[in-house]
Amino acid sequence: MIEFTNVSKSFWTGKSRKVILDRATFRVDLGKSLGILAPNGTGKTTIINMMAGLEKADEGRITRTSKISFPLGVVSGVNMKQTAQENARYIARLYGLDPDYVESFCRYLADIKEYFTMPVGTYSQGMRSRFTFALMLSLDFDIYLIDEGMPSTMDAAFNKRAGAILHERLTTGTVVIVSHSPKILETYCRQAAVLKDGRLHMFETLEEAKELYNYAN
Ligand SMILES: Nc1ncnc2c1ncn2[C@@H]1O[C@H](COP(=O)(O)OP(=O)(O)OP(=O)(O)O)[C@@H](O)[C@H]1O
Repeated sequence: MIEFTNVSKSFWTGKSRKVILDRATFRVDLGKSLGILAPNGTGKTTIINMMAGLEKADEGRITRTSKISFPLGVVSGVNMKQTAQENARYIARLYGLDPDYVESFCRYLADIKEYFTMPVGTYSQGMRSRFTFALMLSLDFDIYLIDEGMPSTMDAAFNKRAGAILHERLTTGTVVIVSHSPKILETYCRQAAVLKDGRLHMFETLEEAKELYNYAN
């Protein structure tokens, strides 16, 4: 479960204050995947980062009681000086999982051959994203945080392998997706919200959320 209670967040731009959340209260329960609709530049990444624990609220309380992913597609917690093997084993221990399992899962899925035992800093961008994506899928979270749709790599074989596992994780787990486009939310979200003027308006269905979103934008 993720719960925001009277959470406020804003940024000072040097000229004015950009309000992202204004005393927002809402919760995401396990089994009730949530899509948040918000236009670009209004705070989607900031909210996802707050859910992930990467960004603090200015005021209010954020309660997180489940195993919550880092935002999907984000290279987070990976040490560039260490090899994929070292990173996989380290992160497995951090999450209380079997390092042998996480290592072999990542080896299979990322399929970066001998680079698996070379420092991540030497990888191409595609290799790096295949590895971090594989790592994330190996961790089996309760709640997956997705910033603006699915990450895509150019490697068709990887997308095919990872896509099937991702789909399985997202349909059995709980997902929070923030997006400017209702289309992206359709596949996985049971309920939807609209971010407007710092408030999160929750709806039971995506259809209802779309009405407010289309009306407001
Ligand atoms: N550290 C910061 N300092 C100042 N302003 C910031 C900071 N981080 C974000 N912002 C501003 O807050 C607003 C929301 O940013 P955020 O990245 O969360 O929005 P977004 O909806 O994800 O944007 P996009 O759709 O363009 O990716 C933007 O106007 C951004 O410039």
